[in-house]
Amino acid sequence: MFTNKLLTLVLLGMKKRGFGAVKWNGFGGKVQPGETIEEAARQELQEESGLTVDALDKIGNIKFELIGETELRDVHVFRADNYNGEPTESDGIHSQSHAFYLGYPSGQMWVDDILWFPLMLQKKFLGYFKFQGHDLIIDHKLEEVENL
Ligand SMILES: Nc1nc2c([nH]c(=O)n2[C@H]2C[C@H](O)[C@@H](COP(=O)(O)OP(=O)(O)OP(=O)(O)O)O2)c(=O)[nH]1
Repeated sequence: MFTNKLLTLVLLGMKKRGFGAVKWNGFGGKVQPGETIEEAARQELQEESGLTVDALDKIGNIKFELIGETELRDVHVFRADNYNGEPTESDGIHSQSHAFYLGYPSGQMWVDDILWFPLMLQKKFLGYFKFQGHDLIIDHKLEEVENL
């Protein structure tokens, strides 16, 4: 993420396959046994975008309930304002940057993202979304918090 007075750019990648395929998203995946959540975030970022980061701030936690699935998805959101390397395409992700204030590719993102993406630039937040299928939100809560 790079910010100056005029513009904030958020790096997104289009997922090629798996859960959320053909959607633009931040980089992420499952936490493997023995990894902390932050280690997993760094690992997935590196695997999917080719980038590494020094400082990584935890800024959000969202629980997703999908009707028909017994377990909640517990998604942790991190933000980095500086990165090392150049974004590269990987097996699972096509990488490309997007101008945040010039508009999201919202038609090709998870429908909840438009509600919490604006928060991640300046706040910490907790969220809950209940989905029917992958495109319909039937309940949600979002709150700003001081600490996570
Ligand atoms: N922005 C956004 N990201 C989401 C939403 N729901 C959701 O699971 N994610 C993220 C969390 C994970 O980073 C990613 C799903 O990763 P995953 O690892 O379960 O998917 P996958 O099928 O590719 O599984 P794998 O590669 O680990 O086998 O999508 C959402 O509504 N919005």
